[in-house]
Amino acid sequence: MDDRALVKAIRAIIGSDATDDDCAVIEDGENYLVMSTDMLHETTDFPKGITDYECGWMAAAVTLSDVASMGAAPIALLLAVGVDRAERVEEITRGADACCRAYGCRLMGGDMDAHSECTLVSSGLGRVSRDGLVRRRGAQPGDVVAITGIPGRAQAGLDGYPEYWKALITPRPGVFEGQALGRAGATAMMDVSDGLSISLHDLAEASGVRMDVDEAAIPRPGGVPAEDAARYALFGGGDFGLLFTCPEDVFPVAGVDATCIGRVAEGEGVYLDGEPLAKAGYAHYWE
Ligand SMILES: Nc1ncnc2c1ncn2[C@@H]1O[C@H](COP(=O)(O)OP(=O)(O)O)[C@@H](O)[C@H]1O
Ligand SMILES: Cc1ncc(C[n+]2csc(CCOP(=O)(O)OP(=O)(O)O)c2C)c(N)n1
Ligand SMILES: [Mg+2]
Ligand SMILES: [Mg+2]
Ligand SMILES: [Mg+2]
Repeated sequence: MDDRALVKAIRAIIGSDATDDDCAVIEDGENYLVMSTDMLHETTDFPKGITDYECGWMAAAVTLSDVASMGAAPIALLLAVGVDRAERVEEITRGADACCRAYGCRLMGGDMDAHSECTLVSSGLGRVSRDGLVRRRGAQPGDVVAITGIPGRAQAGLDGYPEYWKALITPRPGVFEGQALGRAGATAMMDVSDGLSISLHDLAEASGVRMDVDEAAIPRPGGVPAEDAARYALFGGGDFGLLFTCPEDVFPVAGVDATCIGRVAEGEGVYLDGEPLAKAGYAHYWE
């Protein structure tokens, strides 16, 4: 059993509206509020050699990225810290606070407990105007499929390429880009935290469309053997670029460095150069 299968089971209990997007969406007068919570822990998320400061940064960044992927501006973050040694708490807090401040957000509280495995749970709140909200479900046939950034860098860092270590441990959420894309008229969006391929499938499924992707158009990490670079770019997790769709005449969006990698079509599934693309990426598993 993996986490995507479990989300389907949870969806049957609490509904599609609560589980279809990177954030929950709450009506608030002229605006929407968006909320996300994310758990990171030592075994699956914190690579050997990462500092406590960087763990805090990563926890904040993962949640700010979910807020950004809705087109929203982050307002506040709470951080719950489960940790084996009390002296780790301050550096973790410094890292999370620095990430929040870098993106116009504030760390405004949290919780803590003694815990054998370092576990960080960050919860974020954001705000977006009615026009600016972007969900995963709005992709239309004929739209452009595009991504910001270069997917596969975090996986390259994890596999020992030192030039990508920083990309792995201090990821940069697309807070500015998400809002610009929302205002410009992106029709569907999510972050690629679990990998590009699996995210393409998520976006296509949520929108009820087919996506055709051109492999040669996908940016990939340089300085890595070609086969590995292609695999990292498609299936590696831990990058926080935004995957979005928009009408052709909207692309490119001023100030947003993005690459067109394909097209939305009627139908279902994700195709790479005409062949079905495996729905694989970063996942959490249970026996
Ligand atoms: N335990 C849970 N209870 C309720 N909803 C959940 C739970 N876990 C995940 N979800 C929801 O399922 C969707 C997908 O989750 P996830 O893959 O964690 O998204 P993301 O990668 O954007 O954080 C999100 O809308 C999330 O809020
Ligand atoms: C051992 C290890 N593998 C991969 C990564 C890269 N990484 C950081 S966060 C993340 C994915 C996001 O984590 P998840 O708990 O799935 O958050 P969500 O998808 O819910 O946003 C990944 C793959 C990592 N930091 N460490
Ligand atoms: Mg997400
Ligand atoms: Mg998340
Ligand atoms: Mg996930």
